[in-house]
Amino acid sequence: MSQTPQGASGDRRVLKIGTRGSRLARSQSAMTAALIEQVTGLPTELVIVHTDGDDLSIPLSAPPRPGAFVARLRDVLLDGEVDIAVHSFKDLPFAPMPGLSVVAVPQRAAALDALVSRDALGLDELPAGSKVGTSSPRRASALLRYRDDLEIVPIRGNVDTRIRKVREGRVDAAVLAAAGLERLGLHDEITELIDPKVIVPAPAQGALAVEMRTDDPLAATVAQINDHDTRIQVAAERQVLTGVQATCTTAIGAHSVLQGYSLTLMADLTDHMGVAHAHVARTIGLRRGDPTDDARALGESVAEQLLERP
Ligand SMILES: NCc1[nH]cc(CCC(=O)O)c1CC(=O)O
Repeated sequence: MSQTPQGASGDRRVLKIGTRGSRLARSQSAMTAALIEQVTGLPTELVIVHTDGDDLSIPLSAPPRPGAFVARLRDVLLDGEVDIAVHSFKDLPFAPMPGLSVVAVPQRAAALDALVSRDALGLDELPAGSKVGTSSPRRASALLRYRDDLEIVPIRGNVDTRIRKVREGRVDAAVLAAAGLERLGLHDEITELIDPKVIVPAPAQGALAVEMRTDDPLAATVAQINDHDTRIQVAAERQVLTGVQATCTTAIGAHSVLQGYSLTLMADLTDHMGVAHAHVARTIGLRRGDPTDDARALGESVAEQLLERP
């Protein structure tokens, strides 16, 4: 039998990775588990955790429950039932959770939104009156700003369910995160990657947050799977959320591009009535010391600009 590698604390722990039960969550967690094993040599095990956010019996009209997808996962992490939680970073509320730290942000997958359309028509080719499925206020308001002749139809459910609604003709098209489609092997369903200026992606879309208890002696070991460039981009984008004090029903997008030491951040905010809209784009040069601070400062100033001109 092969020897179990030892952790930084010298114990022979199997790292328990808590994951939601959806196919997307399990695939993201399994990818992260494989990366942790490869980089650190520590053995891992997946533990499925049922969360409130997965409960489709709760109507869409019910009051929003901030962080429904992540709250229960965080509870079992704090309780010590699991050692690691893997979240879609865009689902994490901006407020830090006492006792927990995001120890690593692995290399990001696709950040953009994707159009999946029944007749393989692009966004510009959809006939007037086409039904486009999305329950995201950000996607809905951006779509209507670009094409006010489209009809937005709320659709919920996991990625597979939403794709099925397109195939069955309940909607003519749907907008989903490209990252989710790719992680599920559904890349071929993508009709078009949507220009990030047309629909500015959600802050941190496509990135994962690997969360552990702050006092876990293995946190520094797992932190080795961090991708520095992704972390810089996510820091800028998430700072926009903090800056505008967004909730999960705020129509806010933030998307950054890092080229060498040049970081460009674009962001988009639509007010709750869908009337006022602000779009800001700024580029800064990063210093070589701790670029994360520069990235946050950029996010902060972009947020201020967004709030200045609603
Ligand atoms: N809102 C749910 C959610 N959270 C993360 C992803 C996709 C993966 C990601 O953005 O990292 C999705 C599905 C979607 O928006 O289509």
